[in-house]
Amino acid sequence: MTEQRASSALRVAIAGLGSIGTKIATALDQGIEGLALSAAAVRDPAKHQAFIGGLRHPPKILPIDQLGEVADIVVECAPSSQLRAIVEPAVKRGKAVVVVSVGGLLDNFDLVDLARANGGRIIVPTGALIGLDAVNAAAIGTIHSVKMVTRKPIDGLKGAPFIVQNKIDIDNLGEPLKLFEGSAREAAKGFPANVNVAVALSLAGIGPDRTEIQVWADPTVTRNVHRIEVEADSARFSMGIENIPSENPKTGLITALSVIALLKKQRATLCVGT
Ligand SMILES: NC(=O)C1=CN([C@@H]2O[C@H](COP(=O)(O)OP(=O)(O)OC[C@H]3O[C@@H](n4cnc5c(N)ncnc54)[C@H](OP(=O)(O)O)[C@@H]3O)[C@@H](O)[C@H]2O)C=CC1
Ligand SMILES: O=C([O-])CC(=O)C(=O)O
Repeated sequence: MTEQRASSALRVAIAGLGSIGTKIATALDQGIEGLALSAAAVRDPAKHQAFIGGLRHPPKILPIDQLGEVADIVVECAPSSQLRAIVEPAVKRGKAVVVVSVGGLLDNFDLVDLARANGGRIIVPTGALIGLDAVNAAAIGTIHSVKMVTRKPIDGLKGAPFIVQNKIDIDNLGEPLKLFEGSAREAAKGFPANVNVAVALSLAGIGPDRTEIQVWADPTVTRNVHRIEVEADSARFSMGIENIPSENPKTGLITALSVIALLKKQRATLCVGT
């Protein structure tokens, strides 16, 4: 990279080096046109020393609230409990934040106003889902209904607050069990690490209160399966995706790839898809 190109590169910082963050860091380190990895934030730097040291251009390690100081785009891929601490300081500085823990946005929606007031942006990737381009387009007209059914293997659901609070035993299921049926907003409370996709779908379409979702614990599947039906005045469409779980069984492998694809578009000459 010439010095001129390096200095004009968009600086990207990553909050959280888990299943999603490490893949994004690796892609940036290997080279994405016009982008450079400037910093990362982790809970325990010692735990991540080997990974960071193995990168060709190791980023600075900073506290999560300082990432916006050294980046044009901050990528949030930490637990949703950290969302506010990551997004607030960055958008106050007028920076863009890519939010993957999108369920956490619902209780922190004032961050969108804060971003607007300061020239910042909050960008929600398609993530582990599919077809938010079509939902965005249909929402320009009138969407009548959005219905989603999520099925996950048992390991991908363990520890969800809804399951713990209702003392549901999913360890010995012989057949699929419907755990939840309701709005995307309520689902995000009960399954904060499982249905970010439903919240992203809702924000692209008719909102978290009108987007309907069922969550199933399914011992017969090995993938995180999401099926969606949209009924709109412009089109009716059905979408489905069967995600291979990553090292984190709750998280589909495609999630990190979706963010990498989004980052690539920031400086790409040819952009395909909305
Ligand atoms: N939008 C979508 O489609 C999807 C969104 N998600 C969401 O994306 C998020 C990340 O998922 P995933 O990568 O699988 O999660 P992981 O648990 O694999 O990684 C989370 C990372 O955040 C780090 N972390 C935790 N607390 C802090 C802190 N205080 N400061 C800095 N870093 C911290 C952890 O550090 P340490 O390693 O030290 O524990 C870990 O590296 C989750 O909220 C998940 O629910 C997941 C799938 C799909
Ligand atoms: O990876 C998936 O299939 C979806 C997921 O965990 C989420 O939306 O939080």
